Amino acid sequence: MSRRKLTRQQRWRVEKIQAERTERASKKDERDSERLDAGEYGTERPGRVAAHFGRSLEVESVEGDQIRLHRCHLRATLEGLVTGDQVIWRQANDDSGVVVARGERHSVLERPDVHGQMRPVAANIDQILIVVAVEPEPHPNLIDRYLVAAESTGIPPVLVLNKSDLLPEEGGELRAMLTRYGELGYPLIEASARGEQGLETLWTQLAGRTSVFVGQSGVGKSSLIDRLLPDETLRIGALSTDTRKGKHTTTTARLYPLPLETAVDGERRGDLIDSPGIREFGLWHLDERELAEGFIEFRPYLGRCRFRDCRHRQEPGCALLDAVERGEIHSQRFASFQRIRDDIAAS
Ligand SMILES: Nc1nc2c(ncn2[C@@H]2O[C@H](COP(=O)(O)OP(=O)(O)OP(=O)(O)O)[C@@H](O)[C@H]2O)c(=O)[nH]1
Ligand SMILES: [Zn+2]
Repeated sequence: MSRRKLTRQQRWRVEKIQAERTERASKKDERDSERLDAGEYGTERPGRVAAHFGRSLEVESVEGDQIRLHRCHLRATLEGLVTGDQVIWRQANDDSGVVVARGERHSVLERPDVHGQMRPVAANIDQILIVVAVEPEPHPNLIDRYLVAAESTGIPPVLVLNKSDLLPEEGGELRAMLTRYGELGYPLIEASARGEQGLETLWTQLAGRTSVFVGQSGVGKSSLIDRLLPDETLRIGALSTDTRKGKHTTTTARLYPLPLETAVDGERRGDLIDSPGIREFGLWHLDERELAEGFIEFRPYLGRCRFRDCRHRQEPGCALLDAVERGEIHSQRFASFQRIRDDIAAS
């Protein structure tokens, strides 16, 4: 569609609508402060953002073994909350409420918006589960891209090899390749969404933590998530779908509680944050510095090349090339680094 200029009348209408909106929002906020002052809201309670729609939120609150969702709105002073944020909220006479404060974030997952600006999409994630599968066969470059993107967030990645039911008896090349990542210190879980293989290990990994599943299409993320989420969660989801009136339902990230058994020592249970945008995590532009830093075994050598602006191609005195030569850095990881860097340079 060609972008034509708005006529004066259209512009006037748009401005009028925006002004009305702003006024409505500020009036609502005044009313809320009055209600807060008048004590119409209950005491301050902790909660967590389960989903986010404009200035309206779903807040998860844990009440004993129960998890309840409350439709809340934000005080005008609060902005930029995302799914996974810890909040302080107060309940109204009904099930709804108002969010009055946001807690510190220990991690943020970002993705580029339409202008290429990085924007937060979820907060307080404890681990990124990078799902690969026997089929479609993962390219080492792709795994490395995911790992670099994860390293740049500071959120620990875990590799999950799904469809292990399709692995050849002796494990084949794929297992050998993945073992290398194990040697670098990345946890590796072999699982199958069909059958029970590896699911126990996966449960243990998920317990007490907030996780996201990422990975290329067809590796079985949906299948794994379906296995993990209890019916109860789907019910909570269904309930909120009705109240959401179909707005932004497909793109917003949502927090899903895992079964009670994933609570460690009776503390908080594990949960998942999922959305189409999160699943595409890491498949965007990386910069060169992030790239080298994201290969964790390169870190001790960075800044040690003879030339400060070393590109690690064939410069003499290159600390990385020397480390590859001595076998301290695996040649395949180094090849992967070069390949991704060349892609970046070409883009
Ligand atoms: N043999 C086998 N097949 C699996 C397993 N997990 C998933 N599949 C199949 O793999 C295909 C893709 O699974 P999905 O769960 O849709 O994959 P996805 O990663 O969610 O894909 P996108 O939605 O495109 O991102 C489906 O046909 C699944 O039935 C598994 O552990 N073993
Ligand atoms: Zn170098």
